[in-house]
Amino acid sequence: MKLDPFYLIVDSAAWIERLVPLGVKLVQLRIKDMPEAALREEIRRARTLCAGAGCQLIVNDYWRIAIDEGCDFVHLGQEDLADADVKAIRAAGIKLGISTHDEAELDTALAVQPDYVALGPVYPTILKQMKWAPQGLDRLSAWRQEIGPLPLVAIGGLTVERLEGVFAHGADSAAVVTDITRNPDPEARTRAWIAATERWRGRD
Ligand SMILES: Cc1ncc(COP(=O)(O)OP(=O)(O)O)c(N)n1
Ligand SMILES: Cc1nc(C(=O)O)sc1CCOP(=O)(O)O
Ligand SMILES: [Mg+2]
Repeated sequence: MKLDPFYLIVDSAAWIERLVPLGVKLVQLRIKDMPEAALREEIRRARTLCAGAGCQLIVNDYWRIAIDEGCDFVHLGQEDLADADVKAIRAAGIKLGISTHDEAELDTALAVQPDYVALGPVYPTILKQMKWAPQGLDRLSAWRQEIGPLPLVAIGGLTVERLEGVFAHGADSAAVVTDITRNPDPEARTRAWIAATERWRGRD
């Protein structure tokens, strides 16, 4: 399986409606603290929008709703994974990406045979408080060595200017939140990400 090199992460279907039509091919819906009925509605809307645009939707955290709503890709962190029924996720034909931050977490992730592994935070992030110091680019190279051909996602503090470095150190895809959603012109920044990742798109 290949991931698009530009992995957008947003917190609403409205962001998907706004940015995916610009040519985004991989998007994660990462919603925190929303009542279940509204959450289901957001996931359903995201699924419809992505299906219409030929964009791969990845649902963060809510694997049960992803199964119910017929989604085909989820992302789980280590705590999410500890509570998840991986057999049920797999039985539903859903692909699975897992967050990792250290060697022990990488072992845990690899044990469930994920469809990708994410390593973060590569650079400092302002999105959420993290207990890990920035990993740096050499850590990405180490993950590349350890996981072989499994897709590797870099996340945390990524910007257009930092893309060259993460791909040169073994990432297959670069995940981003604030460089786009907190940019004064998110549409222009999305176009800049699409253009800047073109070199790595469709590469073997
Ligand atoms: C691509 C990607 N990588 C890492 C994360 C973080 O997942 P997690 O550790 O479960 O934290 P939350 O995002 O749920 O706060 C991610 N969402 N996506
Ligand atoms: C949600 C998330 N998870 C991370 C991890 O390291 O697991 S870093 C991160 C935040 C990414 O946002 P930004 O692109 O704004 O830094
Ligand atoms: Mg999570």
